[in-house]
Amino acid sequence: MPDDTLPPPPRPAARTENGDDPRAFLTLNAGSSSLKVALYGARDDHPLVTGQADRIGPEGTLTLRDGTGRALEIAPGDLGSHEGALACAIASIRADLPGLELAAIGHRVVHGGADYTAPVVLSAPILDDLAKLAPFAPLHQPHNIAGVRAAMAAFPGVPQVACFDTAFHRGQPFVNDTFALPHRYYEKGVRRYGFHGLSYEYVTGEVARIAPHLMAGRMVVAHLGNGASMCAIHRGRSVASSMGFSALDGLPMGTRCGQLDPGVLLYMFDQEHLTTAQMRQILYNESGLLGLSGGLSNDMRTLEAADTPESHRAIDYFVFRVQRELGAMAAVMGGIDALVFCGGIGENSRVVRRRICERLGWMGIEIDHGRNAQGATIISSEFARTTVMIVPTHEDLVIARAARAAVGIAEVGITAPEDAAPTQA
Ligand SMILES: Nc1ncnc2c1ncn2[C@@H]1O[C@H](COP(=O)(O)OP(=O)(O)O)[C@@H](O)[C@H]1O
Ligand SMILES: CC(=O)OP(=O)(O)O
Ligand SMILES: [Mg+2]
Repeated sequence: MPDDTLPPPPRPAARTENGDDPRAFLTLNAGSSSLKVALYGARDDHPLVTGQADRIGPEGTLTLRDGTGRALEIAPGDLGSHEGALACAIASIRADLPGLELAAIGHRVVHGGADYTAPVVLSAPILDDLAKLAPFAPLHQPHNIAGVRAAMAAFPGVPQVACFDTAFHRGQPFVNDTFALPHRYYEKGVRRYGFHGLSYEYVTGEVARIAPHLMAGRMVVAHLGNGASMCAIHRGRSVASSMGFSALDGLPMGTRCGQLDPGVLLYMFDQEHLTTAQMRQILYNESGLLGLSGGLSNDMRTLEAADTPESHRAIDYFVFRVQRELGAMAAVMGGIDALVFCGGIGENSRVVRRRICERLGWMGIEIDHGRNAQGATIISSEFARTTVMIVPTHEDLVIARAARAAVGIAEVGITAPEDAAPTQA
């Protein structure tokens, strides 16, 4: 794929009599059993609608809210499949916003492989190409692709844009991109891709807006949600990330193990004779906070409230691994000027933030406990050398901006289908 990215020609803006631009942009983030949706207008960064379908299947639910938090009435529909959930969400949104003109749809696609370094307008060959990356992200990519296919079927002719979690990290130096395996694995695509790039892109943009002087320096962003990773960002560019080849690596997560000695996999395989399906189930769904807490919960809120030896075990390990990764990332950049928290835990848990920042005075990290408790934007104490911030992340807004770019509204570099060459899977 060439480096120069060409936005497609702009479509003339349709305008209503009162001067409002009626074009709307839908964003989709399809998981295994959930579908997150958001609807944005042509320019405003506040969503018109946000919502989520959960437990897609016989017991599926759908919730939608407008920008003021009002719950939308849900149209009757089938929440048994991603296609059904999407149709139901759109029907509900249309009933609430009758003038809606859907101009483009943006998708979170977790894996863009080695070559997709920017959002791309999707075509059938590109989609086939992206589907080949499913073995690299088996718990995310197939659902992302299914979401795209459902949207293409429902809205033929509406541009569909894929935004990649890996793209933000593609410029990392070789030493952060590789494993010390025989080099043929690197050539096959066994690389440290890194994920959560849409979140890092959004947060970096916010830091540039709120505290522009920090952009010249060394920043670590900790995306601590149900999935969790950290990224070292030097002068605005990703130079290291805790997630590697898969969304399993690095920090412990809600149910994923994080960094693991590969010898443990050999033990499970050779000594316990587990199948790969059983191992996958353990590593992705039974580990992390859930596993450490003896099955108590994958949710930090529940663990904090429990106050039991099991919950302490899980929180202690989580905090320890974040601190350890922070030290490694500061070392990679030769120091640290800013630490930024985001994601459900990073944005909401003052306890976890406080505990992570404890004993990091040697890195210039010292938080103001009052500001931390309030969840202020800047929580470092006045004279601390390192700025510590909380920046709520909005991956869907990054996707909406790329969708706008597909119709010539925003200034995001995107790749038109004719420029995107198939990658090697
Ligand atoms: N008030 C809170 N206090 C502590 N942890 C929280 C709070 N709210 C959310 N969380 C944590 O954030 C997680 C969800 O994070 P989020 O980034 O929204 O996840 P996802 O990856 O599903 O987008 C929850 O599972 C929970 O562990
Ligand atoms: C890549 C990844 O881990 O995504 P999520 O946090 O949405 O599970
Ligand atoms: Mg997430």
